[in-house]
Amino acid sequence: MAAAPSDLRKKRKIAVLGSRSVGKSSLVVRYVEDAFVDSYYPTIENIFQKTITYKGQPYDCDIIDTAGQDEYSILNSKHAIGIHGYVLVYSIASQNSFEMIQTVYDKILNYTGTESVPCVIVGQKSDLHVQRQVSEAEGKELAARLKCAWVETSARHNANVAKVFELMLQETEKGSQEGGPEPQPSKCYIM
Ligand SMILES: Nc1nc2c(ncn2[C@@H]2O[C@H](COP(=O)(O)OP(=O)(O)OP(=O)(O)O)[C@@H](O)[C@H]2O)c(=O)[nH]1
Repeated sequence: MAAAPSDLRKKRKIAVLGSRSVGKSSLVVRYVEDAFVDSYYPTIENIFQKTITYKGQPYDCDIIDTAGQDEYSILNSKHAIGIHGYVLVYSIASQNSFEMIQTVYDKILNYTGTESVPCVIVGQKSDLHVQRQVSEAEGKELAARLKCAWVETSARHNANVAKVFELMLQETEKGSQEGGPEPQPSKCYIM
């Protein structure tokens, strides 16, 4: 069967959020370019494009790598409107970054006025065993409470990186069966 022309292909926008320096850029760069850099360059914003095949269907994805958030940062409208799903990243070596996941999640719900959004919670830097501050059980418990998917990854060792984006599409496509309605991206609730 011939591949669908790219303008007919399904398009999805995924935003990657979380505290500074948890490894958001490293995760995305590992996935899209299969590279890892040790040095740290704070991100302003980067958009990566990748076609992801999920259940035999290609999805043209924009993956938006954002600047890190903290409790005081206001959600950028670009990261809250027109987004199909969120990758929320913490570092397993930072309790503070783990606590930020709930804060960022609440901000997304507040901004979009929805009760839930498709999310994958990612415990990054799983190779840092000695520095671990967040257990797997804590990660799973938070994900169950927020009804999100969850996975631990290491961009450094390329562990579970592709799994993040597979889970992301699993979450965004949950409601849409064959021939069913397209999942709606987030809208702005507060005017
Ligand atoms: N050990 C280890 N270090 C990592 C991993 N991923 C990223 N790092 C390191 O963590 C630092 C921050 O990584 P970035 O990918 O720039 O983090 P970020 O979340 O995009 O940072 P901001 O742009 O400030 O939000 C860098 O020094 C990376 O080399 C990982 O899986 N394991």
